Amino acid sequence: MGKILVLDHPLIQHKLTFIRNVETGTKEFRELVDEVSTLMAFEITRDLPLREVQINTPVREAKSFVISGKKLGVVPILRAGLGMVEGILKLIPAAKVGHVGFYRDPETLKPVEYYVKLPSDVEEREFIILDPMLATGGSASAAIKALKSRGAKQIKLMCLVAAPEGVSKITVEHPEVDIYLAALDESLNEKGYIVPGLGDAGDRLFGTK
Ligand SMILES: O=P(O)(O)OC[C@H]1O[C@H](OP(=O)(O)OP(=O)(O)O)[C@H](O)[C@@H]1O
Ligand SMILES: O=c1cc[nH]c(=O)[nH]1
Ligand SMILES: [Mg+2]
Repeated sequence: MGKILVLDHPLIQHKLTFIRNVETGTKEFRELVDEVSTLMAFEITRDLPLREVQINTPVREAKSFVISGKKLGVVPILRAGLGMVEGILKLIPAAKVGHVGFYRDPETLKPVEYYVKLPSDVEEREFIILDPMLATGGSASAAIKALKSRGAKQIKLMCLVAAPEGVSKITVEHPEVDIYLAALDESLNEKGYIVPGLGDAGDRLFGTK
């Protein structure tokens, strides 16, 4: 069974307050999503394997540690996931970046796939799928399926805000996937928006509304 981690670090919770606030404009929203993504990346990389190396400090020889060559891939779900990419790459700059495009049909709330491009060595990488919003879970579940069908074996999901319905869908359909969140909210409304949520993440990031 995968983990469900709500990252309750004070810096994340503080910044999330301003992300949620309806008064926050596009520029600030984008900066805050970037910053929270970096803070979350700190936790999502906690289990990276280390290897011991021998070095010389200015004082003496010492044993120390470096990350031991795990291949990582970051995969934003277009569009809104794009806002999280740079924040993650600040901590893991060597990660490759794939893209999956899904939009949610406003009537049926079902995800519609329109783009998939992944690194060629899919089977050797651990992937972190990025999307600020996990609402019904349809888009994230479809994105995980898209990666699995192309050979991905290790997948984590990182979202800012989730509804219980979305978390349940992922844990039922992809029980091995660890889920990292900044907040687990109360519910979904009749239009499939997370309550209290933060509104439409894509529109707030890109200023399209
Ligand atoms: O869990 P779900 O019910 O599938 O909803 C979540 C999805 O909806 C939003 O994308 P949207 O369809 O608005 O596309 P956009 O990012 O291009 O705005 C959001 O960024 C997620 O991808
Ligand atoms: O609350 C929600 C639900 C889906 N997509 C969003 O951007 N926000
Ligand atoms: Mg949107």
